[in-house]
Amino acid sequence: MEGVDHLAFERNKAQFDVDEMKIVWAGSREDFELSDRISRLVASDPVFRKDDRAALGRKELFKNTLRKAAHAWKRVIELRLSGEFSALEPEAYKLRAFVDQPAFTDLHWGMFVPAIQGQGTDEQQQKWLPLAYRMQIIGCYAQTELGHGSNVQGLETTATFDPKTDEFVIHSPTLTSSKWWPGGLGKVSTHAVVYARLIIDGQDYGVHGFIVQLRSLDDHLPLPGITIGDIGMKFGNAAYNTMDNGVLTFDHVRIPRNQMLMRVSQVTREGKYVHSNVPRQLVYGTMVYVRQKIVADASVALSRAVCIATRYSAVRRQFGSHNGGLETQVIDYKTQQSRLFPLLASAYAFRFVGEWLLWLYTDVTERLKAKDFSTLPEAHACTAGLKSLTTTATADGIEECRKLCGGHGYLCSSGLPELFAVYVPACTYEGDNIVLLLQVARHLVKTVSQLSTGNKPVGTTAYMARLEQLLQYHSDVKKAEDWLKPNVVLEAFEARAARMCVACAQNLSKFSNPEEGFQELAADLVEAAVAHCQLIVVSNVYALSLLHKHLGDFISTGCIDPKQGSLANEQLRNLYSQVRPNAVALVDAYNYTDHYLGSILGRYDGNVYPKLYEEAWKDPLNDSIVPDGFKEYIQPLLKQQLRNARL
Ligand SMILES: CCCCCCCC/C=C\CCCCCCCCCCCCCC(=O)SCCNC(=O)CCNC(=O)[C@H](O)C(C)(C)COP(=O)(O)OP(=O)(O)OC[C@H]1O[C@@H](n2cnc3c(N)ncnc32)[C@H](O)[C@@H]1OP(=O)(O)O
Ligand SMILES: Cc1cc2nc3c(=O)[nH]c(=O)nc-3n(C[C@H](O)[C@H](O)[C@H](O)COP(=O)(O)OP(=O)(O)OC[C@H]3O[C@@H](n4cnc5c(N)ncnc54)[C@H](O)[C@@H]3O)c2cc1C
Repeated sequence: MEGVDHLAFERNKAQFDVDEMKIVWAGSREDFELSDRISRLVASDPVFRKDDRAALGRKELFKNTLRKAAHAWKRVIELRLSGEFSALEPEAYKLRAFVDQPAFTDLHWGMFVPAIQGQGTDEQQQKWLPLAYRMQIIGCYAQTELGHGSNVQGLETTATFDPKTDEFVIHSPTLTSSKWWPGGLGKVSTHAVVYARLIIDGQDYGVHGFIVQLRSLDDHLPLPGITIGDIGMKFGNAAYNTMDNGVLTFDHVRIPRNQMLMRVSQVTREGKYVHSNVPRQLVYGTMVYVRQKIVADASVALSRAVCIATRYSAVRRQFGSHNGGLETQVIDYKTQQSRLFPLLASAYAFRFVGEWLLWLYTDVTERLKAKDFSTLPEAHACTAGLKSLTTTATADGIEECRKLCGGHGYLCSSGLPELFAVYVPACTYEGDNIVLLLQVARHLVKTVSQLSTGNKPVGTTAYMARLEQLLQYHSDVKKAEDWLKPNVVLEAFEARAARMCVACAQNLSKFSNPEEGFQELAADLVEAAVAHCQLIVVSNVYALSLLHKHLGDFISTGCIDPKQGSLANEQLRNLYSQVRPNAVALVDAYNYTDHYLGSILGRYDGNVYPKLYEEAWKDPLNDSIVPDGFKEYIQPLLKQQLRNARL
């Protein structure tokens, strides 16, 4: 049977309304219609073609990215996709998503503009934002240096106030202070928000943001005192090499005083440092915003991989043929289901968690406007923790999907190698995932230690208020179906997280120096932070496979016993059987075009083999029957063998 028939058959098995599920996935009918329209628009535009990307050299690839970015911007304006001035509208975001090629525009719209919005005064916003919105200046976010990324307080670039000229002098005092990594910096950005140590009259006031012009708006040459370039090829072939991550050094570059972002703190004409009545952590606000975006994006990347692996698993057959009949679809193997279906569930779970985090972020932003900073620590912990949890699971999940597709998953035409290569730096950028989990752990330990002072835990740590009860808890699951009750799963996750946090807090208290204790127990603290973040996911959606995966934690903390663990596994197998007939329909509900998926294995029509065969012949190596280099390198070998044989 041809692949085409396999998928039609699979679609007929679905036990739910796929069109309704498309709307659930999109968020609303309106969102669905918008996504559907923009994805088709991109798919039908030859400039946005991407099947040739893997074969392009770096320079061609980069130029191709510039072309796409310019064309995308033209389309945004022509189609009036956004408001008059800004591309920070859902339509433009969707266009960017479906174009599916990282570019300098991500950092311009995703970090440069938000940094000015969040940290600039009203006056600064009025001056810079209209220029940035019209892309009359292009900006990037220059924080990380060669010597320091995670440790933001360790940055070395200096911004020294010169009261004589009312300017800051931006300088890179060491090699390690070179800005290193900022996307869009290498070849495109005309401006940057540069993070540097503020020095006034010899005193160091810590890291602050400054708007610095880097290149001439006429001929694009670096301004005097500025050395700038690309940091070189990165992991994967095309992947993130569409982006010009850059290196930048300053040799006493002068900028006007009013280019320090002054919403959080100000430097007066007289050189006086004034700190507003707001937490200094607001300087980190852009990172909180982007971490929330990265969580929202995780479900998109994971669902793409899952869509490819699910459709292909339904098309692919191996073993099990009797009397010349059909072989077994690999999706019917229980091992395939136990690896694939939890990822399918995770993609949906991350979709809903992303929505929840957007709600939380919006709520915090509203409170900040009203000068209520009380939920900032919770927002930081949730964005940091969920960024870490979802990107780790997504990067691992994409790689698992590649393995689920066997040998063909390793072909670029499967779409999976590039998806992995482009996605995996999300585990590092915007905060290394372990460093971020340690931030969550600090928040949790603080919460536990404050319980005795009567401080009521709020938000996602509210369950800690029931600590006594959670420490007594033992699951009362008696049969496999009991694990279907959301409350039963939730309680087990709460008790596990609470016990792991309390154990860490108790062990920490044995150290006379808390910081030393924190370093020593860091691995356990990270585990406790993961347990807490998984609880956040589970409290938004139901997730039994996580319990099975981390059974060791649940048994060792005494929340459940081994028998209950086996019942969870039994119930999981039942669930896999229920998902099986719906699997293809569940991934169809993502409504991805073949252009966006960029995968022969994941084609909507399932016509995998003829298209794989056709694609192979398009490889540049097949342009000639005898390869270049035959005469120089192969023929002499063959002749030598002949000579040896004659001898
Ligand atoms: C071709 C197509 C074109 C189409 C065009 C069409 C138009 C396009 C339209 C739209 C496109 C938009 C696309 C948008 C997508 C965006 C994608 C972006 C891609 C991302 C690229 C990556 C960028 C980067 O990586 S930037 C650099 C990031 N760096 C980091 O993350 C550094 C990590 N380190 C830290 O964050 C910190 O240093 C720390 C958290 C490790 C802090 O450590 P610390 O405790 O030692 O330090 P402090 O003393 O500073 O802090 C103590 C105190 O502060 C609290 N804290 C820390 N951080 C925060 C925070 N962020 N918020 C609030 N509070 C914070 C901490 O908890 C402590 O609190 P205490 O109460 O305990 O004191
Ligand atoms: C593709 C890409 C794009 C980027 N874009 C930008 C950009 O636009 N702008 C920008 O400013 N930056 C950018 N970055 C930089 C990025 O934000 C940093 O690389 C990231 O924050 C990690 O910091 P690091 O490189 O210093 O890692 P390091 O901190 O050096 O990490 C190395 C190892 O040390 C461990 N480690 C570090 N500190 C601790 C600790 N306290 N406890 C335990 N373990 C620890 C980490 O877990 C990791 O295993 C980008 C990076 C990448 C890869």
